[in-house]
Amino acid sequence: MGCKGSKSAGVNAPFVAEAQPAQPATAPQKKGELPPGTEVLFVLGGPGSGKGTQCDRIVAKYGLKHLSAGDLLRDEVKSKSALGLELESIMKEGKLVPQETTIALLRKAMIGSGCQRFLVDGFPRALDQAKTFERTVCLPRLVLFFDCPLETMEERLLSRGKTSGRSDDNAETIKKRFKTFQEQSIPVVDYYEERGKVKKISAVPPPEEVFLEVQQVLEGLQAQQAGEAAGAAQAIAAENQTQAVGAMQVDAAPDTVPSTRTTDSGKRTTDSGKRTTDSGKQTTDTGKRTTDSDKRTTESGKRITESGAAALPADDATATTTATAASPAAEGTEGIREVKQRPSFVGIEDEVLAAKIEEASQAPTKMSADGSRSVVEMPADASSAALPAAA
Ligand SMILES: Nc1ncnc2c1ncn2[C@@H]1O[C@H](COP(=O)(O)OP(=O)(O)O)[C@@H](O)[C@H]1O
Ligand SMILES: Nc1ccn([C@@H]2O[C@H](COP(=O)(O)OP(=O)(O)O)[C@@H](O)[C@H]2O)c(=O)n1
Repeated sequence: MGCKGSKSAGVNAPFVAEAQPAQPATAPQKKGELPPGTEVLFVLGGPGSGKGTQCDRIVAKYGLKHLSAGDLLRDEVKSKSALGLELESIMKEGKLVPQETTIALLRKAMIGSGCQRFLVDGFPRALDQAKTFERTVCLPRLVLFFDCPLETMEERLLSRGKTSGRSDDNAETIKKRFKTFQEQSIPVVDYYEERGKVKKISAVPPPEEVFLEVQQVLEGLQAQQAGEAAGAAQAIAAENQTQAVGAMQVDAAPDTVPSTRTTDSGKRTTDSGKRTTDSGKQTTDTGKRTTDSDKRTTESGKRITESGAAALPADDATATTTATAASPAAEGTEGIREVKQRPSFVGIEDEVLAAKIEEASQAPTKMSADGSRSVVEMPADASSAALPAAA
């Protein structure tokens, strides 16, 4: 389900809301770039735990764009490109495809969808994937983890293998996939658990029961977002009021200004003291100040909404930059507040890697032989350099 041409959900649309289809980006998207405020929910779980099954239900109920890392990789295999052949041999071995390739495919699909809110399924499967995605795309809003015993997953995969046509749904490859899952993917769950982002759901009950749990989690997220939005609106309103009262007090101030006139900083009192010698100028200054204040409030509100990062828990501080938005009108402490900004390529250590991913994710598409699908052409260095020799 795509976003292009869909009706917009509005700037303040929550990350999850009952809506179909997946909602388009609400802020202008520059060509070849992700829209501002891009948000993702990661869906993790062992092979065969039921990620895809639950994603289908989530997509049917909530307006999110579903991207399965495994499906994107299999599409590439089906294209029979040189890259596809290399991917196939890695997947048959139950190993992980190098992160540059997977992230480039995801990023390209995200940009091309025109959507802003994504359900990313089967990714990240290793710590390096998680950290690079955070640096080059965005932080996840939440991580859903479908918890399932290996024996149950094995039964499901063997059963799926009867009809899936997947070259990795066989007993031998399943064992290797489980090893990869335990050694490389479980640390990702631990990483996000330490950051308070993981919602663990038992994947053992039948799909409809598992989905009841999923809905509870997503509705909890919805409620949390509503609370955050209300809190942000309240903070803005309170700030507005402070500014308005400050402006009124300046307007109403007698020619001699008592030292206790306002709670404002000494600087503003000094300013006002200067103004009392010229009350006409004072009115003008005050009028201007009120306008500045209104403008600032709008800007602050926009910043909070657009970044989507104001709602991030404090533990995200390591991965976000904190900007101090000082009021142009009131330079006292009441005019200062902190706004978290989501980094895009900010503070990136491995710029070469980021450049590779960006380049690969913006590579031109071409139609496959049957004319039905588009194919990513990876730049030579991003594919061959990234991929180990076929096992
Ligand atoms: N809760 C469940 N109970 C029983 N079978 C399930 C459940 N969820 C998924 N399945 C089945 O298990 C297999 C693997 O599910 P799938 O969603 O493809 O897993 P994943 O995407 O995690 O590999 C599929 O055949 C699916 O129909
Ligand atoms: N982030 C990812 C996701 C999948 N993959 C590869 O794609 C295969 C299939 O992944 P999948 O998510 O479609 O399937 P499940 O193993 O979860 O059923 C994995 O076994 C990996 O070989 C990867 O390398 N990196």
